[in-house]
Amino acid sequence: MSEPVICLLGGTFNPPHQGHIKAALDVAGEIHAPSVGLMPCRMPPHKETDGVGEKHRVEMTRRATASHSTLYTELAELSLDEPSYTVKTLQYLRRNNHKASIIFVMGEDSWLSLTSWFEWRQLLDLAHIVVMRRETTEKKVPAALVKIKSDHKICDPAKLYQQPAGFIYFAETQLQPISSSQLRDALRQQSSSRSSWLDDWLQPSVLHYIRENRLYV
Ligand SMILES: Nc1ncnc2c1ncn2[C@@H]1O[C@H](COP(=O)(O)OP(=O)(O)OP(=O)(O)O)[C@@H](O)[C@H]1O
Ligand SMILES: O=C(O)c1ccc[n+]([C@@H]2O[C@H](COP(=O)([O-])O)[C@@H](O)[C@H]2O)c1
Repeated sequence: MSEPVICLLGGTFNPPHQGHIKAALDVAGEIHAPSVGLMPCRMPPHKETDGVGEKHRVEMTRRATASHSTLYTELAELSLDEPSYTVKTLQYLRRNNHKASIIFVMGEDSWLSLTSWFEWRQLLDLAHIVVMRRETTEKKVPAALVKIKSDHKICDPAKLYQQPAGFIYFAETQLQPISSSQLRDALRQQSSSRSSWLDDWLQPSVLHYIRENRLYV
């Protein structure tokens, strides 16, 4: 019998946008993951949340994933300590899933910041990493990252299911030119000229929730 697979896209999701959704769906298709969990962090280690607490970010993520059968909202980090260090989350998941392939998905901006993550060298002992394409202004790649890339990179995603952890796969996901910060800025401006752009990038139920709760005003 094949081992279980846990595939997660961790994020602040403040708010979750179609860039997250489309990229996660692309990844699922490309690596043949049965599902991808969008996992809102309780408190991001390197970001402010502008006072938007986990309750709102989780509810928006639930709404953003609701209409996609391949996606779900993973609540594992809500019961863990703050800040939400990924190594701690993966240790927690690994305790109950010894043999599962655990796949942690991230955008290229997160990948390029990896050497600043808490105990980052342990990440590949606990999970595989799958990197999604994303435009980033960061041009410098730390030498330590170049090294782990050359030691762990695979070109065939089927390998992600042959061992529980330890590989890095660069997915050919379509670029999604959007960020939560751009959306927060646009929502604050409340400009009517941006309303169709907001509709393009935010699901109606998420936008409705933002308005109802007067978030990002
Ligand atoms: N447009 C996108 N394309 C690909 N990956 C993305 C995109 N937006 C976010 N991600 C990835 O999803 C994960 C969670 O991102 P996050 O919730 O912080 O959104 P964000 O848009 O980067 O937020 P912010 O603008 O507030 O920094 C990160 O690994 C990030 O790299
Ligand atoms: O563990 C860390 O030090 C760490 C540092 C930055 C980000 N992360 C995780 O990376 C994911 C994306 O984070 P963010 O800040 O881009 O929303 C989310 O799951 C964070 O908990 C983790």
